[in-house]
Amino acid sequence: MTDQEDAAPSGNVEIYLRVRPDPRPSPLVTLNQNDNTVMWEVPKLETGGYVNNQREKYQFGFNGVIGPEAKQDEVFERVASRSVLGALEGFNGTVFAYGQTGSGKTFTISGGHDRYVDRGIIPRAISRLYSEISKRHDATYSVQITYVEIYNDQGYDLLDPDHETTALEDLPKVQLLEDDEGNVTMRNVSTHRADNEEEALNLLFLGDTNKAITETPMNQASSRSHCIFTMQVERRQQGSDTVRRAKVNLVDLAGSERVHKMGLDGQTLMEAKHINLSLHALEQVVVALQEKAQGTGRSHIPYRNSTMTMMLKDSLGGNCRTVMIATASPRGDHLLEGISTCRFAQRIAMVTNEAVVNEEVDPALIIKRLRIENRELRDELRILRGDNDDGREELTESEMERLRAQVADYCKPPAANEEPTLELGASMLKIKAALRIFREIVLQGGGVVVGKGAAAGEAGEDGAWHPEELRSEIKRLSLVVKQRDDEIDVLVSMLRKGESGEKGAIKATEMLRESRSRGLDDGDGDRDDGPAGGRDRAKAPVSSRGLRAPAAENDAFARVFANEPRASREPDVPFPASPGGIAALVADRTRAFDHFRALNDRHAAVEENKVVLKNKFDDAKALGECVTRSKGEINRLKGLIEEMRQTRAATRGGARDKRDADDDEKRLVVAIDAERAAHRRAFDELRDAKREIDSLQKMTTQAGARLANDFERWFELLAERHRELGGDDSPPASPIGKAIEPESAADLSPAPTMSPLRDATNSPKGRNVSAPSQTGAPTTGNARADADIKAFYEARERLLRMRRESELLA
Ligand SMILES: Nc1ncnc2c1ncn2[C@@H]1O[C@H](COP(=O)(O)OP(=O)(O)OP(=O)(O)O)[C@@H](O)[C@H]1O
Repeated sequence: MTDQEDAAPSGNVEIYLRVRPDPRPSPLVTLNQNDNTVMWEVPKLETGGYVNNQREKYQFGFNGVIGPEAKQDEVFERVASRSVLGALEGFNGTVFAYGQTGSGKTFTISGGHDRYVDRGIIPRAISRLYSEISKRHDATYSVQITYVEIYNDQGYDLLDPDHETTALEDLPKVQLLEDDEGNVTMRNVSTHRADNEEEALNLLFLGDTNKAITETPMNQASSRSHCIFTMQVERRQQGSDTVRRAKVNLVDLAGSERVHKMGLDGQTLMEAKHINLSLHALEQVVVALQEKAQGTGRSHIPYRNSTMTMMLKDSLGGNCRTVMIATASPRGDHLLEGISTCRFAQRIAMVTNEAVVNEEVDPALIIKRLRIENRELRDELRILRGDNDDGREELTESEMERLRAQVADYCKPPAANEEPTLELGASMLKIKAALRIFREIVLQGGGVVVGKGAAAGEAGEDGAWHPEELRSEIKRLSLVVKQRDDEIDVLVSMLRKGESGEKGAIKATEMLRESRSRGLDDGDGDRDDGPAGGRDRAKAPVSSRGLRAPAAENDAFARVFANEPRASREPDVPFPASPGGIAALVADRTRAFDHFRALNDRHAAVEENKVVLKNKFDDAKALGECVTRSKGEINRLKGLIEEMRQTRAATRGGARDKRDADDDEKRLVVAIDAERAAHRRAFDELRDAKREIDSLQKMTTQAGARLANDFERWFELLAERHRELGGDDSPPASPIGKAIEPESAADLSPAPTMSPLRDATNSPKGRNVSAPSQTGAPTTGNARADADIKAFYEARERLLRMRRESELLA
């Protein structure tokens, strides 16, 4: 039987299904990515005591079905890029992930921590937003960021700059207010301006760090809270009185499983109930919206039933483009959760939103414009009346100086949100003098910059020639290119020396150790902030801009690691099999680190990032060379034009010579234009590459520091194990006889069945290991452990024999 639910969902809210990879996917889940459907088959329940082989089939349709093989960049492009770009036009956008615990919501929204390719929607949205802004010259944009966590129905500000955070209660509690028109605003939440990608990523990192620090030991395995990362974008167009404001919410909801399935108690039960309540409130909102749309239900939508639905009010049935990404696991024991997630998605797809451009007239801009108009009218009036300059015939020397400075300012590229103005008042003397100054500037430009359509030179976007602007732009670009070249050189040489990745990790270990021994307070960004002191939100936002982020970042690392729960005493990288092997590692940290990283997944991620980073450096270097080459070529062509002009001025040719010269010059101008376009392209690409390199480096540093931290914890456990085995600081003789040589390579490789062996050595029986058996393996008295130990020793013998044989052959 097929229970076919709406195969092609309609409505404004788009729904996508992402099924995560799994080593044992159930054959009962079938994805059809061509028609964007998924089919779940569930065995019918046994009835009447006999096995029923029939299956229920449930099929669901989506706007997109994304399979386990999909990479993060594809998911971002399909699911979120439209919402991000829409914000630049003034449309609100929300992307939220919904699904059971472990189905990949956090992986989709935030991404994996270690691998660059695993970056999720939030970091990619940040990159895309700033990359797009840098390409748009028609308007100026500003971006403000908030990051809120909702735990047990209470919102907390994850970007609070004012408190040392060790527990969630330390963070400011967010208050929600609703005005008469139903608009919800947040109180007691900090909003941070981020002028570039790096600053935005620093904020994201700070929020994620606070989130990690405040996780309770019980909820660490899965997120039991909802997180909303919001970017508010403001766009002001030059010459316009209006301003567009839009926000993008990127939401990671808590797991959607049901309490009764989880078998929880105590605090975890309370958390689960709150999650259920808020997800239930979400469902109620969706159902009410559905009924309202069909004209069959109540008109009241119960947004107020939970903090999460209040905060997402606009995204559900309001002014917003909303996308839901339903995440599911293809495992056989998760079929029912998958079906329930898909059912919810179908309901969400019925919700219709009405996204409109959020544009409003800015009174401040109107007042400013009217004031200027007024002044200009008054000036015109005075000129017309001849009521100016008090009968003087010349400006004084100091008036001329001031005027020169004014004109020079007027010719500079305007700052963000500024339109250049030249205030000359009603003085004909000043107007004429200003014209003379402009002429001087143009002539000082060597006759190259003379106007659009003229023989040679570079035109501004508006077709007018601004030599000062051009010169300062060239100077600025040269500086930027030089700076980039220097940075790239430094980074390439760092790579050559292998200082990123594991060496960086060792450095980070040192940094962490130092920071810990200083008592963690030392590196506090708050206190090192200088005059702003890091306590004043307006003056010192948490970002690299205010010198705060790097310190805050290191501090944050130290705090995360210092607070990281130590619940697990199981090493995630296996110890060497023998006490001798353990002792050898305890005595030599470098060797221990080599052993650790060789078997650690995170190391593989760092290595992978290093390769990507190296490729990006190569790309950036090639682009840098392209930019320099184009610049050189432009200068050469300009020089040719100049030469031609001088030759022409020195020799008087006939009309034909003049025509030929004009043609030559035109060809050179066309060549300059082409080269300028190439220069701009390469420059834009270089800037993007630089941005990617920055965030990749940050990620590699973070992964390196995490690796270092993992190693620290692992090393502590190793030392503990060593002590349990009766070892002291010097490597002890093997307590289990001659079977194991401490220096043997096999000692440093993981035992195939580590845990039984560890259980054996950990147990009282294990410590009183008896004499080696025939294979040289110790026995413990525990039949299962002894069998494992024996199997291990036999496998080890085989390996050693093979190695000896291959050495003999060699
Ligand atoms: N598409 C994927 N590709 C690779 N790994 C994934 C994918 N989806 C999830 N994972 C991995 O599965 C694990 C659980 O994923 P994640 O933490 O994103 O689940 P979640 O739905 O957010 O769970 P919770 O509700 O508990 O927060 C993580 O280790 C994550 O890296």
